Amino acid sequence: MSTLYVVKIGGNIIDDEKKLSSFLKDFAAVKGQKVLIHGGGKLATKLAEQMNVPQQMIDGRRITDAETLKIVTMVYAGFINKNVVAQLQANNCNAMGLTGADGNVILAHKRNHPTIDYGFAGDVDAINTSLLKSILDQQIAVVMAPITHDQKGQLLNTNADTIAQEVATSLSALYDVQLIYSFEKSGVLLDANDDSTVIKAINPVYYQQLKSEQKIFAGMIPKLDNAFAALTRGVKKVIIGKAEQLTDLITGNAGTSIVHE
Ligand SMILES: Nc1ncnc2c1ncn2[C@@H]1O[C@H](COP(=O)(O)OP(=O)(O)O)[C@@H](O)[C@H]1O
Ligand SMILES: CC(=O)N[C@@H](CCC(=O)OP(=O)(O)O)C(=O)O
Repeated sequence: MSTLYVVKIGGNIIDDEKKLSSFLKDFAAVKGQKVLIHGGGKLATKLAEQMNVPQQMIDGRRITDAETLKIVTMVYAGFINKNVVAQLQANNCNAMGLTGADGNVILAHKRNHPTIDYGFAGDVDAINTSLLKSILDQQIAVVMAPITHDQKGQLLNTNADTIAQEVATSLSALYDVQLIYSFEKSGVLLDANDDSTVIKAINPVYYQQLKSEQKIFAGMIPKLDNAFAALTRGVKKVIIGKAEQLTDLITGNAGTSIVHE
């Protein structure tokens, strides 16, 4: 099987023009088939607040009311997705930007929770792997926005770390998938405020320990839950690390490796 790189890029990089442009140059240079999943939560929050639409996150998930859904669709599926695609084209990397509704690529359902109403937040049901493969086989990189749909006309907002995991997992039947979560820090850190404290490898037992000591918290929890899920569900390699070090993350020379044992 050939290798497929599934790379997630976090919201703090998306929001930094210089870092984003440098990251996209590196991503464009990655040889072989590749998928880029972007977030953009930071920009969506900023815009919503400017529009006086209050925002609330629970366990790394945005409570998505009707107004917020309009904003996140405009921000993720519109501005960010198309800007990323255009910049990849400028770096001689042919790319196609999609939401889950395009080509029925990601089917989801409205999140059903016994006590919390997440609004129009979606949980993934199915990925159209054959369509993704047919695009990738034409040497076109796929750029996914974190917007899905329920096939009844309803768009849904889905956490981008989860989309990366679901896309990586489903394509692991067809490719040797390497999943890379890239963001603004050097990896999973022993001290979240000290970039020199990168943990080289983390297994489920160590993860539980660091979580109970509150050394791992907030957005890093869903990221690691997704990272372990990907590994369990067939993804060959999962790395978390700094967006500026994409090449080193791919070669295993930087970041945190997620391991079974
Ligand atoms: N041990 C840790 N190491 C690194 N980051 C951590 C850790 N614990 C919590 N975090 C927080 O997790 C955040 C990353 O999660 P999130 O903001 O969801 O990522 P993304 O930018 O990919 O959307 C970091 O900005 C950091 O504040
Ligand atoms: C339902 C839900 O939480 N969706 C996320 C999608 C964007 C995202 O995940 O962006 P980052 O990767 O930049 O955090 C949100 O709206 O924040």
